[in-house]
Amino acid sequence: MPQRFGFRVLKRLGGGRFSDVYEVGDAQQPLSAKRYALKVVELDAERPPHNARNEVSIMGKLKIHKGEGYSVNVVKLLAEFTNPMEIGLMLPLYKAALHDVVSHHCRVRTRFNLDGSTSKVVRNELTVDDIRHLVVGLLDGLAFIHSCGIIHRDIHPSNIMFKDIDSLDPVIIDFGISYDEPDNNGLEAPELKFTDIATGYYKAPELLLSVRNYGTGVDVWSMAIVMALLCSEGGTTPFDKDAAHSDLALLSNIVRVFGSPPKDWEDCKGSRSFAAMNEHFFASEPLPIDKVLPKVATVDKRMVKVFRGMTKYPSKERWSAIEARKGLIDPEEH
Ligand SMILES: Nc1ncnc2c1ncn2[C@@H]1O[C@H](COP(=O)(O)OP(=O)(O)OP(=O)(O)O)[C@@H](O)[C@H]1O
Repeated sequence: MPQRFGFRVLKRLGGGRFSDVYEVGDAQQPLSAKRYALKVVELDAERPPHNARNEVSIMGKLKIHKGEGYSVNVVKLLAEFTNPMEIGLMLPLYKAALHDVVSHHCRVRTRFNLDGSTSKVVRNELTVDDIRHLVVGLLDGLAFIHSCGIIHRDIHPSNIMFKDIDSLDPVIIDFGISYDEPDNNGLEAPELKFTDIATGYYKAPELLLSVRNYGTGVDVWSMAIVMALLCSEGGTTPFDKDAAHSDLALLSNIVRVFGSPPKDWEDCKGSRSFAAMNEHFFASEPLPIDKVLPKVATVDKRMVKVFRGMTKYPSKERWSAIEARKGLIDPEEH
């Protein structure tokens, strides 16, 4: 069996452009012994904002954070290994990602159409209590990350893992492109951050307009879109398929769902694209909330209020993860 950093490699779990993640066991122990995930990053292949050394440094910072103690909703770095070519991060092993858990709670049935054809209808059967539990866990994790001065910058369903498919206790993973305030350990000035961050539907609108001095609000927006997925009838976001691959399509989808941004949107004051957008786009009203969060719109007013707070266009008005969490568990806060 192949080995990496002295561990027995059992299978490849996933990976991105710059990394491979393996399920591994201790080479000195029997196969039945405890298993881990080992993320191996080839240093020469990396391109900014990916930076494995920074990822290790950020995960170390999370670990020594004294505050209220480590969040159970954030992955912990168990050990790190280096050689001249690669870095290895040893992590707890998770068995399912958010999409797996949502699919596990979805039922698929066949609909017979009037024209004789059939189509598949997916029904999300997560209960409101399940959704609330998931969202509180996610916001706990995000609030902890932000309280350590870290912007995650890639919150999306594949970076949310679970111990197993039946679990509803989410864990946020992947600090590969995260930002350590105030200047990302000398890698990026605060007013000149990379905007090529986040994934598909989960990109905040200011990133699509090339705002570079963004803050933790980009993660809050991404988390709100995760919430929309959890609160949907079919386990999907409210955006069209094209929006996953095109910034322009995503911006137009965001305007369709959330309405036009305010004309005096401070974050985008200097943006020529935003000025052009104001001039040439038709003003759009937000979609009714029961179209955006169908599973909770009429039954959980707090969740709706929190979602609205998390999706405010101006970053100064957008709720923080802590405010959002309080808004969910303590109705007196807002
Ligand atoms: N601790 C873990 N347990 C199980 N699987 C994991 C774990 N960490 C990562 N993975 C799997 O490997 C994939 C890639 O991991 P990660 O996101 O950390 O790497 P990455 O290089 O940043 O990838 P990407 O560029 O796709 O974000 C995850 O989406 C997940 O499927």
